[in-house]
Amino acid sequence: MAPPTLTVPATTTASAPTAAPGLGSGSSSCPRTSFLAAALPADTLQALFQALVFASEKHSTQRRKDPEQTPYINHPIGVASFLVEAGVTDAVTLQAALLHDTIEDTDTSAAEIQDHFGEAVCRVVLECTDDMSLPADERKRRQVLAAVTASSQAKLVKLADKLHNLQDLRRAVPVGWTADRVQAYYAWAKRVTDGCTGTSAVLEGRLQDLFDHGTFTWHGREYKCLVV
Ligand SMILES: Nc1nc2c(ncn2[C@@H]2O[C@H](COP(=O)(O)OP(=O)(O)O)[C@@H](OP(=O)(O)OP(=O)(O)O)[C@H]2O)c(=O)[nH]1
Repeated sequence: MAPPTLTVPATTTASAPTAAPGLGSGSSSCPRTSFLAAALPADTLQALFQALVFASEKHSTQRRKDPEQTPYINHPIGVASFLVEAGVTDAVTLQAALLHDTIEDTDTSAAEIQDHFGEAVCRVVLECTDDMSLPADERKRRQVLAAVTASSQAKLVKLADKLHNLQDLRRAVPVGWTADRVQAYYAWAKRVTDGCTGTSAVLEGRLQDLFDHGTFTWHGREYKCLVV
């Protein structure tokens, strides 16, 4: 039997691609198939896979905070996937999306990112990196401030990062979080992403839809997002 043919569309589309069987739908935190569905140039795809291999090795022992403890790498993949769906083809932005938590959450240094992926990617990753020596409240305050003056590449990653975390909250609330804490995350994510507006109509529209209509389930009861 002849091998299946991989059809690549001629143009990048802002609409969500259909997930392959077993990879889940848009409401899941599972890796999606947009890297294959989007018409990215071969050199961009190669750059993306380099970043994906690096990030997957760095995050290999980490899990998300949801009850299923899904693999942490699902998050950076989801962030990059949302950017591709929004029509972003810039290799620096997409690599930075895949790498955005490596310095913050693993033993990766900025020098390592610079050596492997260059100065431009390293700069965007650093713009998306919290100083983990600070208390959580201060880190959150700084994220709100930093979003306003961030580069457009970092703003795109920040929009997709918050979109993925908010969408993931609809799927499952992290272990130990109360309903109030979920509401507080929605409210804080709104403040951060308000600083990133004018960067991607697709991502901003998807975020606004969550702020307007977002729901989550906590201890068997459905709650509405209270962000106004
Ligand atoms: N929704 C959700 N979030 C999870 C999950 N597992 C880990 N997280 C991470 O938890 C962070 C939010 O937790 P908080 O308690 O509010 O923040 P903190 O750890 O920095 O104090 C998010 O990071 P962030 O600061 O918003 O961004 P980033 O670290 O992803 O860049 C998110 O990435 C999960 O299962 N669901």
